[in-house]
Amino acid sequence: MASVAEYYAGKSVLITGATGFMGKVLVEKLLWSCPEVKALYILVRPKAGQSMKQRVSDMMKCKLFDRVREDNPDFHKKIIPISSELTQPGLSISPEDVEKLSACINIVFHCAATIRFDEPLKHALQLNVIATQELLSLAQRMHHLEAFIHISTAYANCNRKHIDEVIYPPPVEPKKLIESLEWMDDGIVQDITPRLIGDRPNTYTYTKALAEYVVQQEQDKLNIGIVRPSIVGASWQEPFPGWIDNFNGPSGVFIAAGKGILRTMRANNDAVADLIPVDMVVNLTLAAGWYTDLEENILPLSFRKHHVISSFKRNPLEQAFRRPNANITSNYLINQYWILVSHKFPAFIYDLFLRLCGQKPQMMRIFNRLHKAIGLLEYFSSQDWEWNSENMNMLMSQLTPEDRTAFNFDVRQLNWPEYIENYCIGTKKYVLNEDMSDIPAARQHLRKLRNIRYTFNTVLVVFIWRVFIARSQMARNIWYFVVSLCFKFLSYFRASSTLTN
Ligand SMILES: CCCCCCCCCCCCCCCCCC(=O)SCCNC(=O)CCNC(=O)[C@H](O)C(C)(C)COP(=O)(O)OP(=O)(O)OC[C@H]1O[C@@H](n2cnc3c(N)ncnc32)[C@H](O)[C@@H]1OP(=O)(O)O
Ligand SMILES: NC(=O)C1=CN([C@@H]2O[C@H](COP(=O)(O)OP(=O)(O)OC[C@H]3O[C@@H](n4cnc5c(N)ncnc54)[C@H](OP(=O)(O)O)[C@@H]3O)[C@@H](O)[C@H]2O)C=CC1
Repeated sequence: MASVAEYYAGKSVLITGATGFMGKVLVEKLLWSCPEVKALYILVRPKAGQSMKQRVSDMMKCKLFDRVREDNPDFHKKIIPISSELTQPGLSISPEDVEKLSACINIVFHCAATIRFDEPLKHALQLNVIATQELLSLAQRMHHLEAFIHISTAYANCNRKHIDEVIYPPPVEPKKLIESLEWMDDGIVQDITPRLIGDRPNTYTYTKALAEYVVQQEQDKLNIGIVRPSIVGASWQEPFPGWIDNFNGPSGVFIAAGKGILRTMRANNDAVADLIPVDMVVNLTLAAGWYTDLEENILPLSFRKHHVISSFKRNPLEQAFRRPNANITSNYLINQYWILVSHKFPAFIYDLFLRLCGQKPQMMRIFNRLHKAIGLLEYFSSQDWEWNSENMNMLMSQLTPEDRTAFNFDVRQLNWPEYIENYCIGTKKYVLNEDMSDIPAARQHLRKLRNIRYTFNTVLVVFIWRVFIARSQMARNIWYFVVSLCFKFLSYFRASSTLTN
């Protein structure tokens, strides 16, 4: 059997979602570890006033591609952008491009999706299900297609506790749902969405489950593989540790904690957040393309021992609102208490301060957005799942020893505290674009915040005590009793130290 790199040599690969987090790492890894790959066709849309060409050119300037660029400055010649808006009929690919793709593509990686948890159902269905169907139809026209790899999510079936490496029956026949939603206006769809998604938490997991079923329907005509990553985090090693470029999932939580904004979160301390580094997911995906089978992958991160706070104390973010510190509890009331004391109260005080300085208040607005985001993650942070990963282990056993290193997806080799440290540094460097040379100033800022806190607490205690003493005889008695006790202790120690001298 050919090695993974040998398999991709001379092949033309089609990638959707190449401008996304995972897609970019996939493109980079293919170019780096499979240098003989013939061409990477990437489906890209114009966005935010930028043309497709401009977007691809910007993407290739990204630091992520540094090692590939150094190795081969002409690497961009292998990347062939194809204009495509996946939500349009026929993916809005021109007839000439359809001809071109039909004639040359050997492997398809379908990464594109909307991963927003609050996506309206119609749009999530359009992108995650209908576009997948369209891509499968296109794939059937490809004369030399060897594998179609679909990126799903380990949470597509999160309504189950134990998840096997099988495609479960869909919650509804996708074709019927598509037909019924077609004539409904957005308001009606919004009203019936909770009934439709049933015991799933959002339209994302619901439509990803439907997409898996749609892919499975083509298994007699195409060689399909489905990869189900869990929570994808910053890179472990490749192209360098800690690469991350978005606020999704844990990254937003880490940043909010590092900035001292997030101080409490509802999660089951005994549960695990199944985090997997993006480079491992990409290695697994490429190995799946080589083998073409059904995979999934997880790595447990304990909510109790998450190492995030200690990492940010060592490498603080700039201009933190408060010192990083997070209380994780599964108790709703305790969490609400901390939200009030640690989120809303400081936000109120800070906004009051801004108003007094003639500035626009902003902290309450930030906290409202944070609470919305955290609320959407709560479903995943409060429960535990069990995944079967026999196919992944089997795939690993099929790799040559060299490929096991070059396309490593063995999560047991990961050093958890070191990974989280690099992840936190990655959010600082690549998401927030903060300079590492500012760390001493950021530490100084944390010390200042600590002193402000001590001063505030002391003033508060003295103030409360004064109010108490003024109003209650009992409080005064206790106060005198404590003070006289302290004096007695002091005189005792002074007397005993004089005796020993
Ligand atoms: C210390 C404790 C440690 C505990 C350790 C463990 C932590 C683990 C946490 C559990 C995570 C569980 C995740 C489960 C994931 C399932 C995996 C998947 O399959 S799929 C993958 C999972 N999919 C997802 O994770 C998607 C989840 N995200 C969403 O659905 C939406 O973003 C939203 C609804 C949360 C907010 O919508 P909306 O209000 O409309 O806001 P927009 O989106 O339009 O963003 C506006 C701006 O804000 C920016 N920004 C965004 N977030 C944050 C943040 N947290 N902060 C700061 N900033 C943030 C954003 O960049 C943008 O900036 P700009 O461009 O304007 O400059
Ligand atoms: N991130 C995670 O934690 C996890 C992700 N996954 C899965 O991995 C895959 C990749 O996720 P990730 O990279 O994080 O997601 P991103 O949101 O970073 O990337 C999504 C990609 O899809 C493209 N896309 C979205 N809408 C359209 C459209 N209408 N037409 C053309 N392209 C479009 C985006 O292009 P554009 O740049 O133009 O917006 C982007 O390239 C998804 O299938 C997701 O379900 C699974 C588990 C966890």
